Amino acid sequence: MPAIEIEKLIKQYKNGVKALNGLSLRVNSGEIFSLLGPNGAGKSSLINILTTFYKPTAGKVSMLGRDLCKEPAWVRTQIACVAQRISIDAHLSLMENMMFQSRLYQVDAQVAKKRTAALIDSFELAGYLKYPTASYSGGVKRRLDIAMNMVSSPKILFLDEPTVGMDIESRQAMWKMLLQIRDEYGTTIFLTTHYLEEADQLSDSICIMKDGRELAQGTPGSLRSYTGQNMLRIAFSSAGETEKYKDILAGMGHIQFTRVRDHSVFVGVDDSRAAFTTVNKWLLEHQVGFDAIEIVEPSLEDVFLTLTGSGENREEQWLC
Ligand SMILES: Nc1ncnc2c1ncn2[C@@H]1O[C@H](COP(=O)(O)OP(=O)(O)OP(=O)(O)O)[C@@H](O)[C@H]1O
Repeated sequence: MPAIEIEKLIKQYKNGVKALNGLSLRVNSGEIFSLLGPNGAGKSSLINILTTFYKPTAGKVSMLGRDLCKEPAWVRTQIACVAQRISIDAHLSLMENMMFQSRLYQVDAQVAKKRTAALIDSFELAGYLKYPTASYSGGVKRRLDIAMNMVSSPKILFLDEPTVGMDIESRQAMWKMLLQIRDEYGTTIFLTTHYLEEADQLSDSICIMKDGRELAQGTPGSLRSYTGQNMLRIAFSSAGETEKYKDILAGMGHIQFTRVRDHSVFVGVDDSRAAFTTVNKWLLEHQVGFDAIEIVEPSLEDVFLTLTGSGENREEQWLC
C-alpha cells in the first residue's frame, strides 16, 4: 500500500490562483520522498493539503489507504509535520518539551516515557539534557523538534526544508537522523528542499514539480537519465576563459545549451560523441588551452534546470 497516492489534484484559491493544477504522484511506504520545484510551484499548497490544513478543490488523495477528504481527523493521528519555524518552547527543558508534545498527541504517559528515552538515545540528545533548550544551537533545536514530532510514532513525517540555513556538519547530522527515522522507525518521510544535492543523496524517490503539476518522478538515478541526454564538460583554467568559451560553444552544432559551474562549461548535447568530436576539433584548431574535455552524466541539478527552465508542459512521467 502506498503511503500517499494523489490523482489529478487541484487547489484553486479564492483569488483565482490555481496553485495545484492536476498534480498526480505516489509516495511509497517507508521511503524518503523529496518534493522539488521552483518558487511558486505549489509545494506549500500541497503540504498544507496533505497535513489537512487546506481542503483541495478537486482530485483524489489517499493516505495510508484512506480518503483524506473523508477522514481528515484519522489522517491527523497518523502524521506529524515539522515546519520551518522551530516549535520548541525555550522556557521548557528538553524532557518537558518531549512530554508536552506527547500530551498534545494524547500518548499514554508510560508509553511516552519509553519512546522519549528511545528517541533521546537514537538521536544522541542525552548530552544536552542538562542544558537549557534556549542555549541549543539551531541544528540541535531542529533535531529536538523532529524528535518531539516522533513521540506520537507517526506513519508519515512531513518536513519543510529541514536543513535550510544549516552548516555542513549540522546538515550531515540531520541526514543521519532522517535515515535513522526511515530505517529504525519505518516512518515515511516527505520533505521539501531547495538543495538538489541533498535530495540526490538522501531520497529514495523525488518529484520535480512546476506550475502545480509534476514534471517527473522517480529515483534519483532514473531522474538523472530522464532527459536521455549526456553532457560534455570542458574545464578551463580560469573563470574568465570559462565565460568566454561558454558563448562560443553555445553557437556550435549538436549543442542545445551551455551552463557554467566550477571553471567548467557544461554543454547539453543531442549526440554526445558527435559533439565531443566537433568541440574537441574546434578547440585544437583554435589552439584553445583547456584542462579537460569529457562526456558526463547530467547531475540532478542539470535535470532540474532543464525541466523547470524549459517552460514546456511535459506529459506525465512515471519512472520507477
Ligand atoms: N493562501 C493563498 N491564497 C492565494 N494564493 C496563494 C495562497 N498560497 C499560495 N498562493 C499562490 O499559489 C501559488 C503556489 O504557491 P506555493 O506557496 O504553494 O508554492 P511553493 O512551491 O511552496 O513556493 P515557495 O518555494 O516560494 O514557498 C503561488 O502563485 C502563490 O502566490
